[in-house]
Amino acid sequence: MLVATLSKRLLRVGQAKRCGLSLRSFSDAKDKDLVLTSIDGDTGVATITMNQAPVNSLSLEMCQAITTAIKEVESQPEIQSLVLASSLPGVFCAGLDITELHKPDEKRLTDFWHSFQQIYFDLYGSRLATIAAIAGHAPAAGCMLALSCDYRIMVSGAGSKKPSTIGLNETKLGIVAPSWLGYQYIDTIGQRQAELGLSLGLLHQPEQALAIGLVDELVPREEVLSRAQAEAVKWGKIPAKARLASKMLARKARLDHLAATRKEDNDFFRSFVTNETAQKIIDGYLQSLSKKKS
Ligand SMILES: CCCCCCCC/C=C\CC(=O)SCCNC(=O)CCNC(=O)[C@H](O)C(C)(C)COP(=O)(O)OP(=O)(O)OC[C@H]1O[C@@H](n2cnc3c(N)ncnc32)[C@H](O)[C@@H]1OP(=O)(O)O
Repeated sequence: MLVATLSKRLLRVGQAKRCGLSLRSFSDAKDKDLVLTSIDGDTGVATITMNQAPVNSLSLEMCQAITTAIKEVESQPEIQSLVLASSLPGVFCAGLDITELHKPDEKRLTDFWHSFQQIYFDLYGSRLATIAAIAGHAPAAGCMLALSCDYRIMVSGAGSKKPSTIGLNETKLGIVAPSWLGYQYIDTIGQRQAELGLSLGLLHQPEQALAIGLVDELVPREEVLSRAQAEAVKWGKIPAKARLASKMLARKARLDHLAATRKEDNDFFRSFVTNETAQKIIDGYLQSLSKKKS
């Protein structure tokens, strides 16, 4: 019953229903599309699926595509809830695209961080109820995408030889999560667990993530998406204004703070990343990622 469509050609639910499109999929969704958006014509739940093989890493273009997709869904008043998912079997999102940080062009680096900040504004501050369907690894900025949602459903690790992991592992890489991301962590899992996780750069297996409140539910792999969509239906039925006001009670001060310090944050990021020591770390990390493969 899904209406699959490119994010640029998102259909209004009413239109889709009138055209009978909820019964068929568009065939022009191409592999090169970084993000796919679909709407369930019956429930009005939108699903944004990250589709950037091999690992959905957040390049400048990927960040922009996510923001565009969120804005397109938000512009449709009949839609109240959104699922964020991945089309890749073992990865939700591998975090920032490290190649963006390696020997960067300063203008592109500035735009890149700006577009990453923008996802925080658009997803963490969304009027929509947002559910993360985490059917794979979600390190660092991948974890940030999940933290920016209202509810997190992760694939269970039970019986898996190589369970997926989630967390802010920046410290292990020798870099530091920005304060706004650190506060998302603290606000979600509490001061002590966040201190431990941030200091040690911990990546949590699903059962640990559930135990510390980093995710809200674990389900078998094949159920992650359908369970997230069912949860989105539930959230979409809560009176929208009251739900948004409650969300903003918890998040507005954080969002306002980054809005007020956005340029400063970007300047700090740029000087941090372009520093010689950081470049050595990034270079080494990129090599270790490709060595892992060989
Ligand atoms: C204000 C201060 C600012 C300071 C800056 C701090 C910014 C802080 C915010 C966020 C930080 C980040 O997000 S950094 C990114 C952190 N991410 C990771 O550490 C994850 C790295 N990747 C993995 O661990 C694994 O790839 C995986 C577990 C996600 C998946 O494993 P799998 O075995 O399925 O895949 P491979 O490892 O073989 O990878 C396939 C392919 O993808 C490349 N790859 C992986 N991750 C990234 C990435 N994040 N960016 C770019 N490229 C990535 C990997 O090298 C392989 O490439 P090749 O096939 O070409 O070898």
